[in-house]
Formats: sequence, structure tokens, C-alpha cells
Amino acid sequence: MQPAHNDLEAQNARHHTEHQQLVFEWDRLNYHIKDKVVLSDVSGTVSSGEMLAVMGPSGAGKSTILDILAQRTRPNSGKMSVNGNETIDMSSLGSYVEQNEALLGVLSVRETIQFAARLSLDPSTPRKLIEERVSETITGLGLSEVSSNRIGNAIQRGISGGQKRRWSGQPHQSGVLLAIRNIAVQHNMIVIASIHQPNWETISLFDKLLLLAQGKTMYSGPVDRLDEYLAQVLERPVAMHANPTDHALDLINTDFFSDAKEGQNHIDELSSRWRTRGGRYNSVRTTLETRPSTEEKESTLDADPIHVWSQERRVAKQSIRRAFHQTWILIERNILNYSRNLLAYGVRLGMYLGMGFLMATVWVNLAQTTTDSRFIFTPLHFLPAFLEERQVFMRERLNGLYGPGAYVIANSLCTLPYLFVCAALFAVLCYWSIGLHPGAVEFFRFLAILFLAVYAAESQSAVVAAALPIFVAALAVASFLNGFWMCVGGYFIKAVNLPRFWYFWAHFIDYQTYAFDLLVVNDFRGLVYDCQTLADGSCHCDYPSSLVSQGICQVRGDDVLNALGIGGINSGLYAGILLAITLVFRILLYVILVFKKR
Ligand SMILES: Nc1ncnc2c1ncn2[C@@H]1O[C@H](COP(=O)(O)OP(=O)(O)OP(=O)(O)O)[C@@H](O)[C@H]1O
Repeated sequence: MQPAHNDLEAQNARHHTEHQQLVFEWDRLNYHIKDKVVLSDVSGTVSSGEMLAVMGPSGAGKSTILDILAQRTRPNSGKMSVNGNETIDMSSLGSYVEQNEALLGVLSVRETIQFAARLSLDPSTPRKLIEERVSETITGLGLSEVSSNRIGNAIQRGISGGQKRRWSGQPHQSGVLLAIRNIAVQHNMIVIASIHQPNWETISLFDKLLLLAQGKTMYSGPVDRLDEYLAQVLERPVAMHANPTDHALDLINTDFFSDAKEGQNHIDELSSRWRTRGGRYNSVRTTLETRPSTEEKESTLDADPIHVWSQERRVAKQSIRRAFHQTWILIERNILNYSRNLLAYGVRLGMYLGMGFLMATVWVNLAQTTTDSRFIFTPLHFLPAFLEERQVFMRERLNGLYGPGAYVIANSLCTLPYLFVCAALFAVLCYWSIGLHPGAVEFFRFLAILFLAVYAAESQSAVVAAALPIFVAALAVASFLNGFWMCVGGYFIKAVNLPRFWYFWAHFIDYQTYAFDLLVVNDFRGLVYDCQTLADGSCHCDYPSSLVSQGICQVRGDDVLNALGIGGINSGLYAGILLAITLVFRILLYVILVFKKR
């Protein structure tokens, strides 16, 4: 659904595709992982408007064959083609729906489908046409009544599990499948689904069946000829009123064989029967062997709408205009997501407010009596929301909707205003009650530094979660990094006293170093603090004071800064370095997402 450098041509091509008969074939696909044979010589075919069910016991290779057909996994050998054309980009032609489909819980059903349609269609597609498509899909899936309900997530309840499956197209119920079947027939689409233990009503909605066991083909052909195959070839006729697929699944299940070797022999025997006598059930045409020569192919290729469409979509994927368009749609979607997402921003805002309140009340007037002011940046609450967003990105990227560039730009931009609001509320709550520098310029500088530091911290968390998409693992690494940066940033030990090994590298790549130093300089420069007058009348300051020798029992802020070794820092340079570190995190995020496919 994604044309093109020439939009009109591309839409024509798409129109053709919808009304053209497609034949998707795969021939002798083999796949192994090390010595383990996962798929062995699996062939099959399915045409437009048809539904194919992939079935088999656990570990049969169902997920693997789907991954191969969707070009998410490369087979070790074998061929795949659409209308005889092997140079097909499946992500441009189809979509892949996984069992636990990642959706943004705070969007409504209609919004979710709308964004998916806008992301996949060409920028020039009229809004009216998109709305028509969206309405058709909602009606087709029987979701009209709940179309304005939210999908729901761990915190906010939304549509029911069954309705969610209907939207994501998980074929567990015959009602869902009937809806999918209607859409497939109406739009001349091919549907391939892995399905467990269907009843006869459900399986009869499928036209074809691919039955696998231990990676081998047990049957591949029309559903309504399965009982014939079982009776005539395997000599195991189906009992009257029994479900042929249940019978076939029982036959190929080796779980209850006492001996693994015996089970293996049983499957080998069934597989050999299929190889020798199954040909007439499997209607794989021989196009993969008798396809035209290269010259013939080239001359017919241009006229082939599949080829044209696929080419157009490939060009479209690279077009700058399309990239901008998609980035904009993602920004719109993020704004909706963040503004409604209690998990993503409600909790985080609450945390910043709580921290601000705590500092304001616990450390009240702290700065007037002592000369220590430190803030800790804990970006861990950012992880769950980022992981949800990342999952959605991975699915949409694998389906060819957009790339990591659009995602990272949209995420980086949309995070800014929300973090700014969090930082501003935090600053307003605690700045004056702690008794930080009373100047207005210093307040705004404080806010700017805090905002930059929080953004850097969140960017670091995004890098960690992008590389390690498991919540507890990301949490552990991000917590470790936070502790690490605190150690080398000069939080526990004055930076100048750090062991040289840590000081000369870790200290200077630590974003907290620059944030803390900037905050401390902002707070101390230009102020004078009272020191303690002891019982014997002598003056005690926490830091060496240039004023005590002049008979004044006070310490200048600049004396404190000199004692901390940061009296002479260039604030502009430090802010620049903080920005540069954040930029490096954002680039790293992009690079990780380019290479990480799941
Ligand atoms: N990355 C991998 N490393 C090792 N073995 C693997 C890997 N991926 C799959 N396999 C093996 O390949 C076989 C087929 O796996 P696949 O996930 O395709 O089966 P399945 O039919 O989808 O199973 P299930 O119904 O249980 O999900 C299994 O025996 C599995 O253990």
C-alpha cells in the first residue's frame, strides 16, 4: 500500500494489484540452525482471495515457515515467487501480524487503524479515501460499536481481549476468521495463518492447509481434500463426524511415542508417503522450474503490475517526502500517546512533582545554612513507556511502514515539551524553598540546565532499552549506569580526588559531570555564605575562605567553586558538551535500531 515517485502511476499499480490474481508459491524451502533441521523441502501455493492454514504440533516449524514467507528469515535453500516473479519485497506487499500484537493502548480502535493507514499509504492519498478504507476495515472486522473505545493497556482498561484479537487479526475464533475471510475475498488478498486446534467450522473457512511435523510436510493442499488424502494415501480414514484436521494432528503427533526413534520413523514414513504420492494434492505449479529466460523475464517484467507496484513501493520507501510525511504522522501519534498515556507521562510527571515536593520540604532553606546542593537524575521511570513504543516500532518497521530515522526523530522531538513541563514543575516547586540562588537569571539558567540534564538521562535510557528490550534487564543496566555516573561524576568523592583512571575518561564522558558542575556554578557564583562562629569565637567554614583572613566570618561562592575545582569552567562549553553527549545518545539510539531487528 505504499506507492511512489509518481503517485498516480503507483496508485494505478495498486488498483491493478487489488484486482489482479496473485499466485504466491514456495518451492522446496529448507532451513536449518546448526545441525538441527527446522524445515525440510516445504512447498506450497496460495492465490488471491484464498486463506491458508499452517498447522502442526509444537516445534513443527510453523513460526519458521511464516517468518520465511514474510522474508523475515532467509531459508538455506528453496525459492519463493509471486506470479512467477522471485524479486519480490514482501514487506512492500504484505503485513505480518504476531500473536501478541504490539499496539498503543491509549489510542482508540479507529485512531489505531487510521494511523496505520496513513503510515502505509502514499502522502498524496486523499483523506476521504483513507477514511473510507478505515471505515470499511472497522465494519469488516465487526468493530463498529467499539471503534471509539481505547485499545487499553496494563493501567487503562480498553476493549476486550477478543476484540483486541479481532483488530490484530489473531485467528482464534471463527467469527474473527469470517471477518478476515470477507476482507480477503473483497480485496483479493492472500491470508496465511498459523492456527492451533481449530474446530471444523473454523478450519473450513480456510481454502488450503499446510500440515507440518518436525519440519517436514505431512500435507499441503486443499482443506476439503484432506480426508481423501488421509483415507487413500495414508490409509487412515477419518471416522464419520470426526474433524479431519484433529484426526490428522493426532496422526502426526509423536509426543506419546515411548521411543523418540520410533516417533522419528513414524514421521519419516508419513513424509515419504507425502513425497511420493502427495503431488496431486499440492497444486504448486511448475513455474519455478519452467520460468522464462532472463531476457524473456526482463521484457515481461515492466508490464507486470506486481513488479511495478513492488518497485514503486521500494522507491517510495526511500523518498524524502515520504520520510517527512511519516515523521510528521509519528509526531502526531506520539503527541496523542504521550498526552493520554498515564503510564508514560502521568507517572513520570507525578514522580517529578513528588521529588520536587520532597526536596522543597526536606531540604527547606538548605542552601542558606550549608553549601551543598545536588540533584540526582533517575530516568528509569521512562523505560516501560519506551518499551511499549519500541515494540510498536519493531512491528511497523518489519511490515515496511517506516524506518528508524522517522521513529528516532519523532521520539526525540516529542519528548522535549513533556520533559520541559516536568523540569519546570520540579523547579518551581523546589527552587525557592531550598533557597537556591535568588536571581531570576539564575532560576531560568537552572531550569535550562535541569531540562538538558533530564533529556540526556532519558536519551541514555532510550539507548539502553533499545539495545535490551527486556524490562528487568534494561532496568538493571540503566540503574547501574546511573550509579556509575554518580560515582565518577564527583557525587560521592570530589571529582579532583577521583582515582586518575576514572577521572581521565569516565568523569569526562559523564553527562552528570557537566550537569552538576553547571548547576553548582549557577548556584554559588556571586553569592556569599555565613560560616559558623565557634564557642571559642573562631570562625569555621566548610571550605577555605578568602574572607576569614579579612576578619569576615563568611565564605564566597567562588571560594567554594575553587575548592571543588570548578571555579574556572566555561559554562557555554559545558552546556555544549552536555548537548553533544545527548546528541551522541540519540545517534546511538538510531544506530542500535538500524541493526536490531527485534
Ligand atoms: N533460534 C533457534 N535456535 C535453535 N532452535 C530453534 C530456533 N528457532 C527455532 N528452533 C527450533 O526449530 C523448531 C521449529 O520452531 P518453530 O518455532 O518454527 O515451531 P512452531 O511449530 O512454531 O512451534 P510452536 O507451535 O510451539 O510455537 C523447534 O524445534 C525449535 O526448537
